[in-house]
Amino acid sequence: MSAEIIDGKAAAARLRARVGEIAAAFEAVAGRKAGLAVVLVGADPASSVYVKSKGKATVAANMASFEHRLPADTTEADLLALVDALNADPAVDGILVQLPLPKHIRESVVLTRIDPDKDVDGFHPVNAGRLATGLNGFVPCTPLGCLMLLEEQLGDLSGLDAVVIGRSNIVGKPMAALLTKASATVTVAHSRTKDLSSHVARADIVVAAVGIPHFVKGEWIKPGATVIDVGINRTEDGLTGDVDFDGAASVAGAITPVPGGVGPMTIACLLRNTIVAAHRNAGVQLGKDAI
Ligand SMILES: NC(=O)C1=CN([C@@H]2O[C@H](COP(=O)(O)OP(=O)(O)OC[C@H]3O[C@@H](n4cnc5c(N)ncnc54)[C@H](OP(=O)(O)O)[C@@H]3O)[C@@H](O)[C@H]2O)C=CC1
Ligand SMILES: Nc1nc(=O)c2c([nH]1)NC[C@@H]1CN(c3ccc(C(=O)N[C@@H](CCC(=O)O)C(=O)O)cc3)C=[N+]21
Repeated sequence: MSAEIIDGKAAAARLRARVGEIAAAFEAVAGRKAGLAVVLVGADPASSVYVKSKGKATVAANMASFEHRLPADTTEADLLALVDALNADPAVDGILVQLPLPKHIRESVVLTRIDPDKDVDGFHPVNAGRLATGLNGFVPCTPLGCLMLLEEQLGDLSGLDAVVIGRSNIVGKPMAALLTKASATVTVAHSRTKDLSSHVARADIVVAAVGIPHFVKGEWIKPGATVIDVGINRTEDGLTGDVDFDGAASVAGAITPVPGGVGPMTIACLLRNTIVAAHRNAGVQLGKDAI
């Protein structure tokens, strides 16, 4: 093993502490806490755990957490009514509807109902459009966390060759947009990509967001490259990423582990987006580089 292990847990703890300080200052000025509402439909065990840990992290960062747990047979109309109520609630700065939703509810209808200025997940098409066109908006937490880890590791990314494997709306596409904005040269690979390994072999930065355990092989990686493993796969051997960690760690310059890499940054970035939303919604100034 030669690669440096990127400590996402430590980076996330630093970001959460910084958000906590800013949230305390916000409360003193605004006379209320910044608030995050998290909505869970159904009782999927993994989702339940995430929602609980988001709530704990929110309170630990001096913000108010509003948890809404709805039964699995909740109708789309009832969920939309809750989103409308949260959109109208001045104590709520950020709204997160935990995915996946039960099959009888259309995700795109629900996500599009969230007020874009409370959309701390950055999933609303308005925020996707803002990111694509360089306007201020909310960036999805997972790719934002990946970018923060990359910039902390490498500094300026301009001119670096990056391959993003995966083109989902919540990870791959916004990741590619962020890397493009950071002046990397970006290739987006997906299930129809021909000769994926040849693309990966050229990359200084590899972001794997595929959803297949150990999918990216160590032999594909360019020596010294930085590897960001977004994958969260629950297997018989426990939680594993989308990268063959042992193989990649013997050639990469730096790599994120799973667990302890991108996952903790996702939650820290959610808190970051929420405190930014609170300042905007309350009309309180936040320094440009405050966070
Ligand atoms: N750490 C965190 O905070 C988070 C982790 N995740 C994890 O990240 C991973 C990706 O999530 P998500 O983006 O939502 O997943 P999706 O299933 O939405 O997207 C997967 C992408 O991988 C591509 N893909 C599938 N098979 C191949 C293949 N054989 N070769 C190349 N590309 C392929 C798909 O291509 P195509 O478009 O052609 O189908 C698709 O674009 C999952 O493991 C998920 O659990 C997700 C969110 C947050
Ligand atoms: N509206 C919405 N927004 C999301 O951001 C969202 C979602 N729905 N649905 C599910 C995915 C997944 N996701 C993760 C968050 C944290 C960890 C995380 O903290 N992982 C820990 C391990 C936790 C464990 O042991 O399970 C780690 O990687 O170290 C993982 C995955 C957010 N998602």
